[in-house]
Amino acid sequence: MDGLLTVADFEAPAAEALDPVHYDYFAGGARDEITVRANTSAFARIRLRPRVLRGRGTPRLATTVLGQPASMPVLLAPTAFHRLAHPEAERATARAAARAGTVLVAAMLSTVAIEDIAAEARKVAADPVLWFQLYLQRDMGFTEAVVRRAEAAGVRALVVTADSPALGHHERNDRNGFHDLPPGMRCENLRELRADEPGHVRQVDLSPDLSWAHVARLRALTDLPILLKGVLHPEDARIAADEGVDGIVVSNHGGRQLDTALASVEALPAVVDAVAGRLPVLLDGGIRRGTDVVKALAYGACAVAVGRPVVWGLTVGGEDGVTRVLDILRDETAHTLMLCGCGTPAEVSRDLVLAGPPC
Ligand SMILES: Cc1cc2nc3c(=O)[nH]c(=O)nc-3n(C[C@H](O)[C@H](O)[C@H](O)COP(=O)(O)O)c2cc1C
Ligand SMILES: CC(C)CC(=O)C(=O)O
Repeated sequence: MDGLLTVADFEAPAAEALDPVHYDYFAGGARDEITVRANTSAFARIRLRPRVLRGRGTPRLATTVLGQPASMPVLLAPTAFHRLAHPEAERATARAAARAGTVLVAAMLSTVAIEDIAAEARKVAADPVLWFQLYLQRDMGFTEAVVRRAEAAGVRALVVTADSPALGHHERNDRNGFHDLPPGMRCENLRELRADEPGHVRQVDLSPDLSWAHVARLRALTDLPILLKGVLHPEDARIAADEGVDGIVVSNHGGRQLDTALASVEALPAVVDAVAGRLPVLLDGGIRRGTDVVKALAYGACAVAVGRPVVWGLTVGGEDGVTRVLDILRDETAHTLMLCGCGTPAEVSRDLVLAGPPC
């Protein structure tokens, strides 16, 4: 990994190492991929307006999210199918996250079972923080079975993906004929939950019938904190707060669902204002630099999450690759905080950012 200095540096060697069909699955997005590109270009349009001479010393990045500790305000977003990237799959990702002391949001469609992900994290940290991403299923019995499994594995929050009433339309996958895992790989959390279903992606029911009523039913069946992922509209954020949701992840699914949806950082300020401190707000989509992390904090996110950078790190170097990606983001975030005159993530305020034409 010598010579890989930035998060972006990991994509080319990952593309080189991956089967091109799998690279397209990881890198791609919906339709013309306009939102994929918007997520990163929107950060470039936001300018930082630093403070000087505040004597804040070396920044301390440790924070809490939903009262749970994280060594930095950068989490690992849920991404499916890590076995396509590396033979150690989510096991390696779990160890890297635990070693970094930050939160891994394990995907429901992981290729390693949640119990094994948790066990792996515990090999390297006494009390790792693991959350579980859930696609709510209309069959609430099935939803409950998945939730009970995650609870028993020790996860500390559920992240319900709300932006997927249907599968995003990825034309790269259509061209490549990629619609399910290759033989020998499965969605391990889905195996044998309902009869003897084998863990195929097509078992997952992404439905436009899902509504707030399903969230209420989930709320009734678990005491775990529930975050809603994929919120872009401030009115939905307000409803989420009223419905007893515990946190919001502003996200457009990395541009993989609705193409031409606004960039997640563009959606952030209105969502933060709508919930008015009633809920913590997180953001994912397009985070590639420490400056992106600080810009999201400035608009009011308490933390951010990264998706593709983790996959590229995993592909290139397994656990060490993910560790390196997280270290780069940690170092860049600390350096940015320092240059902005901030000593902690909590000190980053909205007056430090100006939106406008690209620099
Ligand atoms: C390959 C891949 C798989 C993903 N799988 C899931 C998933 O199973 N569930 C989910 O809620 N989001 C999923 N996402 C979306 C991420 O959680 C996150 O919203 C997005 O990757 C953030 O954008 P970034 O990749 O620019 O960091 C996936 C994203 C990618 C790139
Ligand atoms: C198989 C998909 C539903 C997983 C996902 O959320 C994604 O690839 O973005």
